[in-house]
Amino acid sequence: MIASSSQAPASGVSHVDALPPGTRLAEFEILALLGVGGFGMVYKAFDHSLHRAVAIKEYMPSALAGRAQGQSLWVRSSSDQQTFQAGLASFVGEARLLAQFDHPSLVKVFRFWEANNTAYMVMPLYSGMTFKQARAQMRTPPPEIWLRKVLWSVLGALRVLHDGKTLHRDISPDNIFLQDIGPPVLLDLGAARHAINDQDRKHTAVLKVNYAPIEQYSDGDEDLRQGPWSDLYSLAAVVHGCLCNDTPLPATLRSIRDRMVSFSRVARTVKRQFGVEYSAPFVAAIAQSLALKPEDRPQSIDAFLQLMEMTSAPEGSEHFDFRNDLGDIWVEPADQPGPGLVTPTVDVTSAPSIVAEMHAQAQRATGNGVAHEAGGRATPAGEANVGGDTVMLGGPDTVAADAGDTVFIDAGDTVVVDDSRYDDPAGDPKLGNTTRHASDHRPRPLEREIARPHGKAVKTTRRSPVVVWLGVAVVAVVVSAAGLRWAQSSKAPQDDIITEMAEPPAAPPPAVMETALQDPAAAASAAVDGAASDTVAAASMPAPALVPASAPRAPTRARRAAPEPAPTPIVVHEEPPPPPPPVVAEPKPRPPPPRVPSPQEACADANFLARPMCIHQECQKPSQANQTICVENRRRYEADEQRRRQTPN
Ligand SMILES: Nc1ncnc2c1ncn2[C@@H]1O[C@H](COP(=O)(O)OP(=O)(O)OP(=O)(O)O)[C@@H](O)[C@H]1O
Repeated sequence: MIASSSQAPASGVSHVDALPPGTRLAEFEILALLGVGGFGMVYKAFDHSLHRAVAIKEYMPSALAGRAQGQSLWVRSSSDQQTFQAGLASFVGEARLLAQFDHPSLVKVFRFWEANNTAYMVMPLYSGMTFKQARAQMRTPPPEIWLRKVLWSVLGALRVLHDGKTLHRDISPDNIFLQDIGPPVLLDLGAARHAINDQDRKHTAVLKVNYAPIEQYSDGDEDLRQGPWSDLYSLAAVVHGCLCNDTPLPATLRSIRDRMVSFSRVARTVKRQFGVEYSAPFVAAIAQSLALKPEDRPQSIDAFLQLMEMTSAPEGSEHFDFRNDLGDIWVEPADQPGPGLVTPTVDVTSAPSIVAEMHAQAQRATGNGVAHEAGGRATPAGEANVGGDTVMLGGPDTVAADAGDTVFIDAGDTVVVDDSRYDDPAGDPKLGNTTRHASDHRPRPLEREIARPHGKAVKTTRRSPVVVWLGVAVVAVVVSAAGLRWAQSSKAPQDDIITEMAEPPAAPPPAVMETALQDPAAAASAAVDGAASDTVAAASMPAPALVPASAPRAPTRARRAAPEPAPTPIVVHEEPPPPPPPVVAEPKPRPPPPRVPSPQEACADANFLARPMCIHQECQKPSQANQTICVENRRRYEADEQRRRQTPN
């Protein structure tokens, strides 16, 4: 649905370099800022000529340029001039290219022009939200039929591009726009992202690493050519991430050691946990498209559709009402203030050691009193630099970027894609360099508060020291017994991959509570039995000895134990036997916390291409935030940013 001016979403977005409302650009009047990407700003505007609301995208790579006086842009450093111009040419190229295509799911370009040392692209003003925003409002993964409707539209747009010998190369959850009513729309081609190139090779290629296939890092290697299969990988990664409610592992990391949980396993787990079922053809098509090697994926949109057994548009696709089709899975943003629902995350790591380490991290974070707000944790701006490999993250001037999605790769690692069969969207053969600032406000998996199905977050609370002391013995026994059991179990179900750290601490079953009164050691043992199927729940279970019911029960026991009145008048005065000493379980020493490898150690296996990304990801973990390399990189980035701001050209 294309919005009228009154229907357009209210914008709460702001940016220091944004054009203020009321600014006139030709016949258009800026009304509000709608969104900010790494390379442009999108405004809601009013077309005074045709009397309709439109969206205008302004080329504005905020890492390279700022707003001079008036509407003009100035490039911060003369050394970035060429980069800026390459991006500008590419932006115009993308506008020209998009204007040629006509598909309801491909953003339409009404008009574009260059002025003020930048360029503008006028598009329909869509009303709705991005796929990424929508996912944050779902209680569970969406059903297959819903995903098929989205896929059908996006695949249609991709087919048009591919037929025109053009690849999208930038498919991600924030580039798929779900209209309030109507087919989903692919927002842009990310041409500027791919085409900005710095002659000094200081700035670097930017990819949305969680969605980019491995061939987008390649230097035109014959085995790693880009083609329709590359866009299919990104699209399948969007679906994988959607089911997991988390970003998929970057292809570079997968290529070193593929720890990404297979899609079939994800689907099985989602079915078991949420009761949402996906058909075999659907699973097969997504799984195959996520193959690391390009040749193992479906080679065309048709091949993908065939695998998915989708021969015609799912019913109701044209008037797709994405909220309505979700039924009670959908939660209106107004009912859930903040960035969205905090929903369970399907863990995308399969290695038990990793899962255990992540559990340990989450527990340490809680133990350290790290606050986990429902809205997530702001990631500090940072830059990781190891041996010249640069990863940049976070920036003061970004409004709604996604740190987890984009990584800057140092020029030394940058590759140029030049595939003669599929053009760069802007007709620029260079794959580009640029910068993208981002602030990741999302909580990391396993550090999130996991919501109950009704969206109520369950907070993990710190116990008082007394309580902790009393509980230590029982919890230690529970944990070690459960751990032993887990270690011994070779029959663990293969699809147990959902991890919910904040599962509400269940009250122990009555039998255990009762036993706790009699014998804490026996209670611990009973708890272990009860917990054997879920070691995490066992670990977080309150110690049975702390069950409040014990207080009122004690007198009852004392009453029962009192001697009956003597039947005869002979009174024998006997000292009552001394009460047995209270059985206090010897508190076992807390096992030393597992040592967290430093970012460098954790990334020792990564090759030069994947290392910066790996280090960056390590530095996002709260436990690593104070590591020297993370602190240094943050400082370096901030200093660089300050220098850039202070240096006029
Ligand atoms: N035609 C439109 N109608 C309504 N909103 C839009 C439109 N185009 C873009 N937006 C909003 O603006 C945001 C930024 O747009 P877009 O993704 O095109 O910017 P970008 O600079 O290309 O970002 P990036 O390249 O980093 O993805 C979008 O997420 C969306 O919310």
